[in-house]
Amino acid sequence: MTRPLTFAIPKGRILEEALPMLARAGIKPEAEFHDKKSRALRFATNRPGISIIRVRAFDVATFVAHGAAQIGIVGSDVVEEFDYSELYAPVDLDIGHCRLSIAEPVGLSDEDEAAMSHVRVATKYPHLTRKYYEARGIQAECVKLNGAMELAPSLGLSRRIVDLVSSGATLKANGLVETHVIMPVSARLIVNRAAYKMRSADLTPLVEAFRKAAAGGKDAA
Ligand SMILES: Nc1ncnc2c1ncn2[C@@H]1O[C@H](COP(=O)(O)OP(=O)(O)OP(=O)(O)O)[C@@H](O)[C@H]1O
Ligand SMILES: O=P(O)(O)OC[C@H]1O[C@H](OP(=O)(O)OP(=O)(O)O)[C@H](O)[C@@H]1O
Repeated sequence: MTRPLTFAIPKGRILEEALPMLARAGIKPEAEFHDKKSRALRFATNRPGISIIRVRAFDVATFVAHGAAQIGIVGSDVVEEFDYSELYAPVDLDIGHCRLSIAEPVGLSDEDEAAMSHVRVATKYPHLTRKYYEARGIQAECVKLNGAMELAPSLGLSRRIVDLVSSGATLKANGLVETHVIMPVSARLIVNRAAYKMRSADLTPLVEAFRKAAAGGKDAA
């Protein structure tokens, strides 16, 4: 008997938009998934061959890249930050829209990039930050934070931050202004490449179901 597929989904803010997408693709988690008091991390679904794990956004990519989960949903920010060769991201789900941007305190006019050789940046995205600056001949010294990056400039940790921006409210509330967009972000369906080959009979129809679910969402909009 083949092992059930494990589907990894992030417990953060993508979850709310991901659940209707899963439902459109024919997957519904068991009732316990919605019980806020439950400490369970793995859940059965209406599909006997598919179970769901709920993990942190960055860990979705790690579980799927290592084949511990075969399929998952995660932001393109995470896919690009890790750049795992084992991850295949076949469907843009058109949810979780935001952008990865550079920000700095209001009133500190942005230095001319052409004159800079080194920057210090607080971020959860050191790989993408270094890559962005490297392409401009600037060496980025990254201070890794896991959240609340917006505090870094006022507390003297770094002048700049690289973080996700959506409405811009968090930057505004913390006296910061967006100076450059590094990349637009949306959530992707990700699949482990080896599993995709070895379990293509299970995974190909699932990928197609998500492709249709994402296109259906657009039609409905
Ligand atoms: N402001 C936002 N608007 C839209 N999408 C966002 C926003 N912030 C984050 N996202 C998307 O949601 C994903 C998860 O973000 P979030 O920081 O909420 O996750 P999380 O699970 O709480 O992370 P962790 O627990 O690892 O800190 C991000 O990788 C990004 O793709
Ligand atoms: O532009 P806005 O609409 O204000 O959204 C941006 C905020 O959203 C994300 O944080 P989140 O709320 O997910 O919390 P986190 O800092 O714990 O990651 C991101 O890290 C920003 O702080």
